[in-house]
Amino acid sequence: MGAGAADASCTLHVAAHALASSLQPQVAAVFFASAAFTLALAVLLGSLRLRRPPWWCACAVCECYLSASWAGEFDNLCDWYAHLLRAVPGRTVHVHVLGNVLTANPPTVEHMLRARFDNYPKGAPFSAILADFLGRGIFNVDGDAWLFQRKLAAAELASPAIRAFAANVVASELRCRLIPLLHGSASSSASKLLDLQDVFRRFAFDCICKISFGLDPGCLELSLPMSAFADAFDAASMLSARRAAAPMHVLWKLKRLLNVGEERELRDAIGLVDALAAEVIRQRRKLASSGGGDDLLSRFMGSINDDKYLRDIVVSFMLAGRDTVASALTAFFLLLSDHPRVADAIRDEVSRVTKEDNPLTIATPEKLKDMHYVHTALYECMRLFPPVQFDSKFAAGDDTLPDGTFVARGTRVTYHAYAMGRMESVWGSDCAEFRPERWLRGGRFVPESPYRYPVFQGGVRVCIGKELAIMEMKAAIVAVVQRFDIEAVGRSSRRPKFAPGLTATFAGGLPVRVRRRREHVGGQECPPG
Ligand code: HEM
Repeated sequence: MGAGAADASCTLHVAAHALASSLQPQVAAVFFASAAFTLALAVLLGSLRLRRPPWWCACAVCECYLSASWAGEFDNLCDWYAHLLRAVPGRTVHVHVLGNVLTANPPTVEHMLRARFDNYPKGAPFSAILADFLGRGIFNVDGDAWLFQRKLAAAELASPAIRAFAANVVASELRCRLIPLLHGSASSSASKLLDLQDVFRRFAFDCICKISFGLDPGCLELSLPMSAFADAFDAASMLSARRAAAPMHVLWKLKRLLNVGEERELRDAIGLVDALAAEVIRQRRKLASSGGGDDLLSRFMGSINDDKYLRDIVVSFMLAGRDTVASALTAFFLLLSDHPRVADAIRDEVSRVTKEDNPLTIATPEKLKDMHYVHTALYECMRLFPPVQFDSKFAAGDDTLPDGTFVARGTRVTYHAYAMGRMESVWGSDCAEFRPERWLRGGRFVPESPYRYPVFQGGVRVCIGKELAIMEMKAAIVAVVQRFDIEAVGRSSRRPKFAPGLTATFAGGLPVRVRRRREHVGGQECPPG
């Protein structure tokens, strides 16, 4: 995952102030003594090597980052990065204080994800940032540990039996949970709003738990309501992303050592995430002892006898399956609310493709494949709102990027999918428009190179859940658009405001008003039992 869609306004003053307010006096003394020592050491080392420490750069970009003055003009850090990247011909910018080279240049993206893949691993610094949350899960490792998890999970997700099972899970979640919930909202008073982002998170979480772990989260025996665990998951994602956006990693490391401030919050959140994962593993074992177990987690359990490692795998799949899908669906309905003609075109296509069926049944994967317009609308949505806004690697050795930028060993290199989707040089002068037709040729969806559209990444570590995610999202879109009109209230797709996290999340959720399109009683869609 991209380590941080975080809007970090991390000046040294702000960091010091925040720290001071979170520390007990005696702890503060120890902390400031250590910080002063670190600072003095860095200054000394910096002067001996006759160059500034990386977090002490005074160039315009770094000053803007450190003083957070970009926030005067832009709503989100990612919008400022997109602006910077548009302004340079090579579409590559070095933010020295973060030791981060950002790129929106397709040949450079291909270079790092495919041609020189071996030189651009996740790397030790990335793993350190996310180690507490993701451990040795697939997103946070390289080499053998990565290959082992990838091979096993990719084979499982590609199996026809799992695909059929996944389609049934999605259909049942739509029929029995999501649609009745929306019917309920449509029946309530007109002034009552629903947070659609929250609804899609619950939908995607239930789907991934059933598909990957063979478990309904509703059956878990937990000490707290599921919402507490969901909040903990979000907090862990947001606080881990903050680490990645900090210019001085020594600060979060010290805070972690002293267990204060945000690091204390992170530890508490991860404690709940651990409890959730432990319960998933316990229930899976219990079910396995009474037969059954053809799911992804059971496969991993067959080869791994280490509960900590299993925990990391469970957490990674929860993150992969919940937040990405929920992010894309939320953005989709925000865009649709601003573009009713796209909703009409989707309804036309659904009636064309499902002509002999009842339009209110859940579309099968085969029918969904024939819905090219729905596909283009979804791709177009993720061009403007990629769930993983950016993704970083660390150069294992010195290198020169295709645009001529020199990258020293150990430098973080980030491809910025959000900026690329809004780049005139990649998508033309109407790049800011939501125009699904740009993906259609002769009525059929035609994909782009993954290096121009790295929404699912590309190359050697391309997303292995892509087909599953697309089926799930298309099924949800068709089911909702056929039955309801969704009006986003107080939000515009032109001025999105993101919250920090590993995946793109709208700050304050997506409040919507739901209106029923046909007279239809929600509960009747779900067969009894
Ligand atoms: C809209 C939906 C999704 C999007 C946009 C998306 C995007 C991505 C991206 C950008 C990566 C690269 C992340 C990195 O290297 O840090 C990735 C990797 C991955 N995704 Fe997805 N993903 C989606 C849904 C899913 C789902 C539903 C699953 C679960 C079954 C999944 C499983 C994975 C896994 C296991 C990897 C790691 C691949 C590797 O490192 O070899 N994804 N995805």
